[in-house]
Amino acid sequence: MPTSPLIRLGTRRSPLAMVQAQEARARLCAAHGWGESQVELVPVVASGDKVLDRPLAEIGGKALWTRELDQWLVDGRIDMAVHSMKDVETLRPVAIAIGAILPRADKADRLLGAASLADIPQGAKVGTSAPRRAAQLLNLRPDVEVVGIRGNVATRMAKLDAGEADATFLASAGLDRLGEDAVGVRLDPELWLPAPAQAAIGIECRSDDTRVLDLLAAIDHAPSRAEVMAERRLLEGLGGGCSSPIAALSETSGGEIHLRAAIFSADGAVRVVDEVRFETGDDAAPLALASRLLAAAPPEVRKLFEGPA
Ligand SMILES: NCc1[nH]cc(CCC(=O)O)c1CC(=O)O
Repeated sequence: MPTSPLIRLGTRRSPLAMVQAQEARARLCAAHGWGESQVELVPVVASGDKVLDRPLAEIGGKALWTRELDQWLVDGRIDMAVHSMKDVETLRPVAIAIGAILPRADKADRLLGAASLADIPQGAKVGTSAPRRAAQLLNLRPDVEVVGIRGNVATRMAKLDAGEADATFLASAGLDRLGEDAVGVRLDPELWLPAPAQAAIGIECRSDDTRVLDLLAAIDHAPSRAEVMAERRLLEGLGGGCSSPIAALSETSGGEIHLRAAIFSADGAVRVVDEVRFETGDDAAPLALASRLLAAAPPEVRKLFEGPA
């Protein structure tokens, strides 16, 4: 057995990021018959973890989750980087490739602090900094007050306990991975659409690193990749980032994908929803869905999106 690690796997330092990195390491080791020491976890601080007092959309968007890990990857300080695909920008540097998407976890959001959306008290403060969650909530419950809340999962749960908000949302996937499976109530993803690429872990590498690309191909989960790529393609077509209220849900069955998506006005008053079924690999279908959503949206919603790049 070689003593030096074969692979340096970069990750953010939050507890959820570390759990996801451990899952990535376990899958790599299982697929290749390695001992755990063959993959060294390399925690890297992301800008997004440093600025916690303002919404992500205001301070630079999803790049704040990827900038440092991208740099470490391109410099060769790490060989792979693990990400929540929900946090990864649609347009990636050409030098970086998504080598594997792991089997996706539960795509649903969970509501904390109330037994259901209808049970949130009139006028209650609901904490979320995600434009999608804010708009989707106000669409259903225009009476509540949305307040900003940021930080990692534990921080947000603590802020809820401290009374900063009466209720909040968290991704089921993150809670489950942290062992918090009894927290909150699951919102049916058919009725409360999740974020594009929610619950998916992706592992990136250098585009020209064929050795690592081959290692990652062995743990890639094809149906999860097909869904995540379709949802990312929709985002690309909408020209949306983390500042745009976009929700999407896709399901694969056989070789077919069913993709549903909604866009909202920031205040939730407008909701445009549409869906499409297509064969895996049909890159045009999610773009066509994006065009239809934009065409059906009133001008004040359309202007929240920059349009296809
Ligand atoms: N935006 C932060 C973020 N990025 C990924 C997850 C959860 C895990 C996932 O969706 O894969 C979360 C926390 C949340 O939204 O509750």
